[in-house]
Amino acid sequence: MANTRNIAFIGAGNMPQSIIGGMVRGGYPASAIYASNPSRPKLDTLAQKHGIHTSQDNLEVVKQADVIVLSVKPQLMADVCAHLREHVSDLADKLVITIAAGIRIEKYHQYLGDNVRIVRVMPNTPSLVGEGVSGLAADPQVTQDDKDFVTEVFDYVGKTIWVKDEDGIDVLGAVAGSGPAYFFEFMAGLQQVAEELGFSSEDARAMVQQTALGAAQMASQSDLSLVELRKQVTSKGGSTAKGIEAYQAAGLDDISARAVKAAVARNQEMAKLF
Ligand SMILES: NC(=O)C1=CN([C@@H]2O[C@H](COP(=O)(O)OP(=O)(O)OC[C@H]3O[C@@H](n4cnc5c(N)ncnc54)[C@H](OP(=O)(O)O)[C@@H]3O)[C@@H](O)[C@H]2O)C=CC1
Ligand SMILES: O=C(O)[C@@H]1CCC=N1
Repeated sequence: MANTRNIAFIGAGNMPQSIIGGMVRGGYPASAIYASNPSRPKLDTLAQKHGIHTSQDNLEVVKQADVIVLSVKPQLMADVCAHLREHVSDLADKLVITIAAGIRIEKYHQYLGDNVRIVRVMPNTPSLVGEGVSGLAADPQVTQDDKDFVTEVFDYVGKTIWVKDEDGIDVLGAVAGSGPAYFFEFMAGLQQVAEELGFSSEDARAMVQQTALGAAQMASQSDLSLVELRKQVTSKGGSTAKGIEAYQAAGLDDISARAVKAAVARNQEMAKLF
Protein backbone atom coordinates (compact mmCIF):
# COMPACT_ATOMS: atom_id res chain seq x y z
CA MET A 1 0.00 0.00 0.00
CA ALA A 2 1.39 3.38 -1.01
CA ASN A 3 0.22 5.25 2.10
CA THR A 4 -1.62 3.82 5.06
CA ARG A 5 -4.07 6.33 6.47
CA ASN A 6 -5.99 6.05 9.74
CA ILE A 7 -9.49 5.04 8.72
CA ALA A 8 -12.55 5.24 11.00
CA PHE A 9 -15.84 3.45 10.35
CA ILE A 10 -18.88 5.17 11.86
CA GLY A 11 -21.30 2.30 12.42
CA ALA A 12 -20.11 -1.29 12.84
CA GLY A 13 -22.93 -3.27 11.21
CA ASN A 14 -22.92 -5.98 8.56
CA MET A 15 -21.19 -4.03 5.82
CA PRO A 16 -18.27 -2.60 7.85
CA GLN A 17 -17.79 -6.03 9.46
CA SER A 18 -17.29 -7.42 5.95
CA ILE A 19 -15.04 -4.58 4.74
CA ILE A 20 -12.85 -4.49 7.85
CA GLY A 21 -12.53 -8.30 7.86
CA GLY A 22 -11.49 -8.20 4.20
CA MET A 23 -9.06 -5.32 4.71
CA VAL A 24 -7.24 -6.99 7.60
CA ARG A 25 -7.21 -10.32 5.78
CA GLY A 26 -5.74 -8.50 2.76
CA GLY A 27 -2.94 -6.95 4.85
CA TYR A 28 -4.20 -3.46 5.81
CA PRO A 29 -2.73 -2.78 9.28
CA ALA A 30 -5.36 -3.30 11.99
CA SER A 31 -3.65 -0.61 14.06
CA ALA A 32 -4.78 1.98 11.45
CA ILE A 33 -8.45 0.91 11.56
CA TYR A 34 -11.03 2.36 13.99
CA ALA A 35 -14.76 1.70 14.37
CA SER A 36 -17.52 3.25 16.46
CA ASN A 37 -21.00 2.00 17.24
CA PRO A 38 -23.56 2.86 19.94
CA SER A 39 -23.73 -0.69 21.36
CA ARG A 40 -20.71 -2.82 22.30
CA PRO A 41 -21.23 -6.38 20.91
CA LYS A 42 -20.32 -5.66 17.26
CA LEU A 43 -17.32 -3.63 18.38
CA ASP A 44 -16.19 -6.50 20.61
CA THR A 45 -16.41 -8.88 17.66
CA LEU A 46 -14.26 -6.54 15.54
CA ALA A 47 -11.71 -6.02 18.31
CA GLN A 48 -11.45 -9.73 19.09
CA LYS A 49 -11.39 -10.98 15.50
CA HIS A 50 -9.25 -8.30 13.90
CA GLY A 51 -7.54 -6.33 16.67
CA ILE A 52 -8.79 -2.91 15.48
CA HIS A 53 -9.49 0.10 17.75
CA THR A 54 -13.11 0.52 18.83
CA SER A 55 -15.22 3.06 20.69
CA GLN A 56 -18.86 3.76 21.44
CA ASP A 57 -18.15 7.43 20.74
CA ASN A 58 -18.10 8.51 17.08
CA LEU A 59 -16.10 11.63 17.89
CA GLU A 60 -13.36 9.65 19.58
CA VAL A 61 -12.61 7.59 16.45
CA VAL A 62 -13.02 10.55 14.10
CA LYS A 63 -10.40 12.42 16.10
CA GLN A 64 -7.87 9.70 15.21
CA ALA A 65 -8.87 9.48 11.55
CA ASP A 66 -7.52 10.79 8.26
CA VAL A 67 -10.43 9.04 6.53
CA ILE A 68 -14.00 8.63 7.81
CA VAL A 69 -16.27 5.90 6.41
CA LEU A 70 -19.91 6.77 7.06
CA SER A 71 -21.51 3.35 7.53
CA VAL A 72 -24.86 3.97 9.18
CA LYS A 73 -28.29 3.36 7.68
CA PRO A 74 -29.40 6.11 5.26
CA GLN A 75 -32.19 7.25 7.60
CA LEU A 76 -29.61 8.05 10.34
CA MET A 77 -27.12 9.81 8.09
CA ALA A 78 -28.39 13.38 8.54
CA ASP A 79 -28.20 13.17 12.35
CA VAL A 80 -24.80 11.48 12.38
CA CYS A 81 -23.37 14.09 9.99
CA ALA A 82 -24.91 16.99 11.95
CA HIS A 83 -23.23 15.70 15.11
CA LEU A 84 -19.84 15.47 13.34
CA ARG A 85 -20.19 18.92 11.81
CA GLU A 86 -21.00 20.42 15.18
CA HIS A 87 -18.06 18.86 17.01
CA VAL A 88 -15.27 18.25 14.49
CA SER A 89 -13.43 21.40 13.47
CA ASP A 90 -11.07 19.85 10.88
CA LEU A 91 -13.61 17.87 8.78
CA ALA A 92 -12.34 19.49 5.56
CA ASP A 93 -8.88 18.05 6.24
CA LYS A 94 -10.24 14.51 6.26
CA LEU A 95 -11.47 12.39 3.38
CA VAL A 96 -15.08 11.26 3.83
CA ILE A 97 -16.21 7.99 2.27
CA THR A 98 -19.86 7.02 2.46
CA ILE A 99 -21.18 3.54 1.79
CA ALA A 100 -24.86 4.41 2.30
CA ALA A 101 -27.29 3.53 -0.48
CA GLY A 102 -29.14 6.32 -2.23
CA ILE A 103 -27.88 9.53 -0.62
CA ARG A 104 -26.17 11.79 -3.15
CA ILE A 105 -22.83 13.61 -2.77
CA GLU A 106 -24.63 16.95 -3.02
CA LYS A 107 -26.58 16.05 0.14
CA TYR A 108 -23.37 15.29 2.05
CA HIS A 109 -22.15 18.79 1.20
CA GLN A 110 -25.33 20.16 2.76
CA TYR A 111 -24.75 17.98 5.83
CA LEU A 112 -20.99 18.41 6.24
CA GLY A 113 -19.94 21.56 4.41
CA ASP A 114 -19.06 22.60 0.85
CA ASN A 115 -15.35 22.00 1.12
CA VAL A 116 -15.45 18.42 2.45
CA ARG A 117 -14.03 15.79 0.05
CA ILE A 118 -16.57 13.01 -0.47
CA VAL A 119 -16.29 9.63 -2.17
CA ARG A 120 -19.34 7.40 -2.53
CA VAL A 121 -18.65 3.68 -2.44
CA MET A 122 -21.23 0.98 -3.01
CA PRO A 123 -19.66 -2.24 -1.70
CA ASN A 124 -21.16 -5.67 -1.08
CA THR A 125 -20.82 -8.23 1.71
CA PRO A 126 -18.59 -10.75 -0.14
CA SER A 127 -15.89 -8.17 0.68
CA LEU A 128 -15.50 -10.29 3.82
CA VAL A 129 -13.92 -13.08 1.77
CA GLY A 130 -12.02 -10.82 -0.61
CA GLU A 131 -14.60 -11.33 -3.39
CA GLY A 132 -16.50 -8.06 -3.12
CA VAL A 133 -17.46 -5.61 -5.86
CA SER A 134 -17.37 -1.91 -5.03
CA GLY A 135 -18.66 0.90 -7.21
CA LEU A 136 -16.96 4.26 -6.65
CA ALA A 137 -17.86 7.86 -7.51
CA ALA A 138 -16.10 11.00 -6.34
CA ASP A 139 -16.85 14.59 -5.79
CA PRO A 140 -14.77 16.90 -8.10
CA GLN A 141 -12.86 18.17 -5.03
CA VAL A 142 -11.44 14.72 -4.35
CA THR A 143 -7.75 14.52 -5.31
CA GLN A 144 -6.16 11.84 -7.46
CA ASP A 145 -4.20 10.74 -4.37
CA ASP A 146 -7.50 10.28 -2.49
CA LYS A 147 -8.96 8.31 -5.40
CA ASP A 148 -5.89 6.07 -5.53
CA PHE A 149 -6.19 5.50 -1.77
CA VAL A 150 -9.89 4.55 -1.94
CA THR A 151 -9.25 2.28 -4.90
CA GLU A 152 -6.47 0.52 -3.01
CA VAL A 153 -8.59 0.06 0.12
CA PHE A 154 -11.47 -1.49 -1.78
CA ASP A 155 -9.11 -3.52 -3.98
CA TYR A 156 -8.16 -5.26 -0.73
CA VAL A 157 -11.68 -6.67 -0.51
CA GLY A 158 -12.43 -7.44 -4.16
CA LYS A 159 -12.87 -5.59 -7.45
CA THR A 160 -13.39 -1.85 -7.81
CA ILE A 161 -15.33 -0.12 -10.57
CA TRP A 162 -15.30 3.68 -10.95
CA VAL A 163 -18.70 4.64 -12.33
CA LYS A 164 -19.24 7.63 -14.58
CA ASP A 165 -21.87 9.28 -12.37
CA GLU A 166 -23.98 8.64 -9.29
CA ASP A 167 -26.79 7.06 -11.32
CA GLY A 168 -24.21 4.33 -11.92
CA ILE A 169 -23.88 3.86 -8.16
CA ASP A 170 -27.64 3.29 -7.90
CA VAL A 171 -27.54 0.67 -10.64
CA LEU A 172 -24.39 -1.05 -9.39
CA GLY A 173 -25.96 -1.08 -5.92
CA ALA A 174 -29.10 -2.74 -7.24
CA VAL A 175 -27.12 -5.40 -9.13
CA ALA A 176 -24.04 -6.03 -6.97
CA GLY A 177 -24.78 -4.35 -3.62
CA SER A 178 -28.08 -6.21 -3.29
CA GLY A 179 -26.93 -9.08 -5.51
CA PRO A 180 -25.67 -11.43 -2.79
CA ALA A 181 -29.21 -11.42 -1.37
CA TYR A 182 -30.63 -12.45 -4.75
CA PHE A 183 -28.15 -15.29 -5.06
CA PHE A 184 -28.76 -16.45 -1.46
CA GLU A 185 -32.51 -16.40 -2.09
CA PHE A 186 -32.08 -18.48 -5.23
CA MET A 187 -29.68 -20.87 -3.52
CA ALA A 188 -32.02 -21.28 -0.53
CA GLY A 189 -34.78 -22.32 -2.95
CA LEU A 190 -32.53 -24.95 -4.55
CA GLN A 191 -31.49 -26.23 -1.12
CA GLN A 192 -35.12 -26.46 -0.05
CA VAL A 193 -36.18 -28.55 -3.04
CA ALA A 194 -33.16 -30.84 -2.67
CA GLU A 195 -34.26 -31.44 0.93
CA GLU A 196 -37.85 -32.06 -0.13
CA LEU A 197 -36.55 -34.65 -2.58
CA GLY A 198 -34.69 -36.57 0.12
CA PHE A 199 -31.32 -34.98 0.92
CA SER A 200 -30.18 -33.98 4.38
CA SER A 201 -29.97 -30.26 4.99
CA GLU A 202 -26.18 -30.52 5.17
CA ASP A 203 -25.79 -32.35 1.86
CA ALA A 204 -28.39 -30.16 0.14
CA ARG A 205 -26.57 -27.01 1.22
CA ALA A 206 -23.17 -28.45 0.26
CA MET A 207 -24.32 -29.33 -3.25
CA VAL A 208 -25.91 -25.93 -3.80
CA GLN A 209 -23.07 -23.80 -2.50
CA GLN A 210 -20.40 -25.84 -4.26
CA THR A 211 -22.35 -25.59 -7.52
CA ALA A 212 -22.69 -21.81 -7.12
CA LEU A 213 -18.98 -21.49 -6.34
CA GLY A 214 -18.02 -23.70 -9.29
CA ALA A 215 -20.29 -21.81 -11.69
CA ALA A 216 -18.96 -18.43 -10.51
CA GLN A 217 -15.37 -19.60 -10.84
CA MET A 218 -16.02 -21.00 -14.33
CA ALA A 219 -17.61 -17.71 -15.34
CA SER A 220 -14.66 -15.74 -14.02
CA GLN A 221 -12.07 -17.97 -15.69
CA SER A 222 -13.80 -18.28 -19.08
CA ASP A 223 -13.93 -15.97 -22.09
CA LEU A 224 -17.28 -17.46 -23.09
CA SER A 225 -20.48 -15.50 -22.54
CA LEU A 226 -22.71 -16.55 -19.65
CA VAL A 227 -25.32 -17.74 -22.18
CA GLU A 228 -22.69 -19.90 -23.88
CA LEU A 229 -21.62 -21.40 -20.54
CA ARG A 230 -25.26 -22.16 -19.79
CA LYS A 231 -25.63 -23.86 -23.19
CA GLN A 232 -22.65 -26.11 -22.46
CA VAL A 233 -24.61 -27.66 -19.59
CA THR A 234 -27.83 -27.94 -21.57
CA SER A 235 -27.66 -31.14 -23.62
CA LYS A 236 -30.23 -31.36 -26.41
CA GLY A 237 -33.15 -33.47 -25.22
CA GLY A 238 -31.59 -33.79 -21.77
CA SER A 239 -32.67 -32.94 -18.25
CA THR A 240 -31.18 -29.43 -17.92
CA ALA A 241 -33.23 -28.33 -20.95
CA LYS A 242 -36.37 -29.23 -19.01
CA GLY A 243 -35.18 -27.28 -15.96
CA ILE A 244 -34.28 -24.24 -18.06
CA GLU A 245 -37.64 -24.43 -19.83
CA ALA A 246 -39.34 -24.14 -16.43
CA TYR A 247 -37.29 -21.07 -15.53
CA GLN A 248 -37.92 -19.44 -18.91
CA ALA A 249 -41.65 -20.18 -18.72
CA ALA A 250 -41.71 -18.37 -15.37
CA GLY A 251 -39.91 -15.39 -17.00
CA LEU A 252 -36.67 -15.54 -15.02
CA ASP A 253 -35.04 -12.72 -17.06
CA ASP A 254 -38.08 -10.56 -16.51
CA ILE A 255 -38.02 -11.32 -12.77
CA SER A 256 -34.36 -10.24 -12.61
CA ALA A 257 -35.13 -7.06 -14.52
CA ARG A 258 -38.03 -6.22 -12.21
CA ALA A 259 -35.94 -6.95 -9.12
CA VAL A 260 -33.07 -4.69 -10.22
CA LYS A 261 -35.38 -1.88 -11.36
CA ALA A 262 -37.27 -2.02 -8.04
CA ALA A 263 -33.97 -1.73 -6.15
CA VAL A 264 -32.78 1.16 -8.37
CA ALA A 265 -36.11 2.92 -7.73
CA ARG A 266 -35.68 2.50 -3.97
CA ASN A 267 -32.15 3.95 -4.19
CA GLN A 268 -33.57 6.98 -6.02
CA GLU A 269 -36.35 7.26 -3.46
CA MET A 270 -33.84 7.17 -0.57
CA ALA A 271 -31.91 9.99 -2.29
CA LYS A 272 -35.03 12.13 -1.89
CA LEU A 273 -35.99 10.94 1.59
CA PHE A 274 -32.66 11.20 3.41
N1 LIG B 1 -25.48 -4.68 4.08
C1 LIG B 1 -25.12 -4.55 2.80
O1 LIG B 1 -25.03 -5.53 2.05
C2 LIG B 1 -24.79 -3.20 2.25
C3 LIG B 1 -25.02 -2.04 2.97
N2 LIG B 1 -24.70 -0.82 2.43
C4 LIG B 1 -24.91 0.40 3.22
O2 LIG B 1 -24.12 0.30 4.37
C5 LIG B 1 -24.74 1.03 5.42
C6 LIG B 1 -24.75 0.16 6.65
O3 LIG B 1 -25.50 -1.01 6.36
P1 LIG B 1 -25.38 -2.30 7.26
O4 LIG B 1 -24.00 -2.41 7.79
O5 LIG B 1 -25.97 -3.41 6.51
O6 LIG B 1 -26.37 -1.86 8.46
P2 LIG B 1 -26.57 -2.52 9.91
O7 LIG B 1 -27.98 -2.26 10.31
O8 LIG B 1 -26.03 -3.90 9.93
O9 LIG B 1 -25.63 -1.59 10.80
C7 LIG B 1 -25.85 -0.26 11.10
C8 LIG B 1 -25.03 0.04 12.33
O10 LIG B 1 -25.08 1.42 12.62
C9 LIG B 1 -25.07 1.54 14.02
N3 LIG B 1 -25.53 2.85 14.42
C10 LIG B 1 -26.79 3.27 14.71
N4 LIG B 1 -26.79 4.57 15.07
C11 LIG B 1 -25.49 4.98 15.01
C12 LIG B 1 -24.84 6.21 15.29
N5 LIG B 1 -25.53 7.29 15.67
N6 LIG B 1 -23.51 6.27 15.14
C13 LIG B 1 -22.79 5.20 14.77
N7 LIG B 1 -23.36 3.99 14.48
C14 LIG B 1 -24.69 3.90 14.60
C15 LIG B 1 -25.96 0.41 14.49
O11 LIG B 1 -25.69 0.14 15.87
P3 LIG B 1 -26.73 -0.63 16.83
O12 LIG B 1 -26.95 -1.99 16.26
O13 LIG B 1 -26.02 -0.63 18.13
O14 LIG B 1 -27.97 0.23 16.80
C16 LIG B 1 -25.54 -0.71 13.56
O15 LIG B 1 -24.48 -1.47 14.12
C17 LIG B 1 -26.13 1.43 4.96
O16 LIG B 1 -26.15 2.81 4.71
C18 LIG B 1 -26.33 0.63 3.68
O17 LIG B 1 -27.07 1.36 2.72
C19 LIG B 1 -24.10 -0.69 1.20
C20 LIG B 1 -23.87 -1.80 0.45
C21 LIG B 1 -24.21 -3.15 0.89
O1 LIG C 1 -30.45 -3.04 1.11
C1 LIG C 1 -29.79 -1.99 1.12
O2 LIG C 1 -30.36 -0.88 1.09
C2 LIG C 1 -28.29 -2.05 1.11
C3 LIG C 1 -27.71 -1.46 -0.14
C4 LIG C 1 -27.23 -2.61 -0.97
C5 LIG C 1 -27.33 -3.76 -0.07
N1 LIG C 1 -27.86 -3.43 1.06
